Amino acid sequence: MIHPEEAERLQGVNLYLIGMMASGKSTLGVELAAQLGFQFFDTDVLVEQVAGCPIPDLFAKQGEAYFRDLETQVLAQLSSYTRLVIATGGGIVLRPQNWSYLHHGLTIWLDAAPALIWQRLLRDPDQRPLLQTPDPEATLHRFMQQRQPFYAQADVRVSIPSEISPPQLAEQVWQAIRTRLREGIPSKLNTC
Ligand SMILES: Nc1ncnc2c1ncn2[C@@H]1O[C@H](COP(=O)(O)OP(=O)(O)OP(=O)(O)O)[C@@H](O)[C@H]1O
Ligand SMILES: O=C(O)C1=C[C@@H](O)[C@@H](O)[C@H](O)C1
Ligand SMILES: [Mg+2]
Repeated sequence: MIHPEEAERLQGVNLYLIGMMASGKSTLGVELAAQLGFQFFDTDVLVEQVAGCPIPDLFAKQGEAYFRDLETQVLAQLSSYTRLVIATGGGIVLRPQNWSYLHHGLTIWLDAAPALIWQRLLRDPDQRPLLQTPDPEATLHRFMQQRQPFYAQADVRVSIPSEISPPQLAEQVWQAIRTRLREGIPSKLNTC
């Protein structure tokens, strides 16, 4: 568990969880927010609330560009608050404009192994509209390659080679954040 005094090291700066679909952002986000005493938000859930329909329907009816516009609007609004843990959609890193919001906080890349992601997606095949292709595994690998340089812009990277419980992952992520804070991120945190 993260001690409340430890959490104050963040000075209220938001944590943005980024990474591929099914890397575990939404699952970890709930755990991390509870331990830090921060509020949790999920951009995918907020987009669904704004649109009034599930993401697969939104993609089918309005197209990806419309979804991306709503995603940017939701991210912009969240970024004006503090003390949040935010699980983002897997493709949020693609728009340069989104980085102007992500850079308000600390970005954490959940770098889950491709095999782990694929196993998880097999359990839940209909939820990811971008993988409704003749060869979804090949599509997934292509996305991973294309997006890797964008995820790599994160302040903190946590490798996830195999299944790990959310509390254990939260501990690992917190240690990685502490290490990064010790190195100093002056533009985001007061140093005096
Ligand atoms: N640490 C974990 N231990 C066990 N199962 C997990 C863990 N993290 C995620 N999962 C499972 O993997 C699946 C995907 O997780 P999750 O929805 O958190 O990923 P995500 O990164 O938010 O994906 P998306 O980008 O599509 O929103 C879910 O079925 C979830 O229950
Ligand atoms: O990887 C992606 O581009 C996506 C991931 C999901 O979280 C959703 O945001 C949506 O299905 C698109
Ligand atoms: Mg999610």
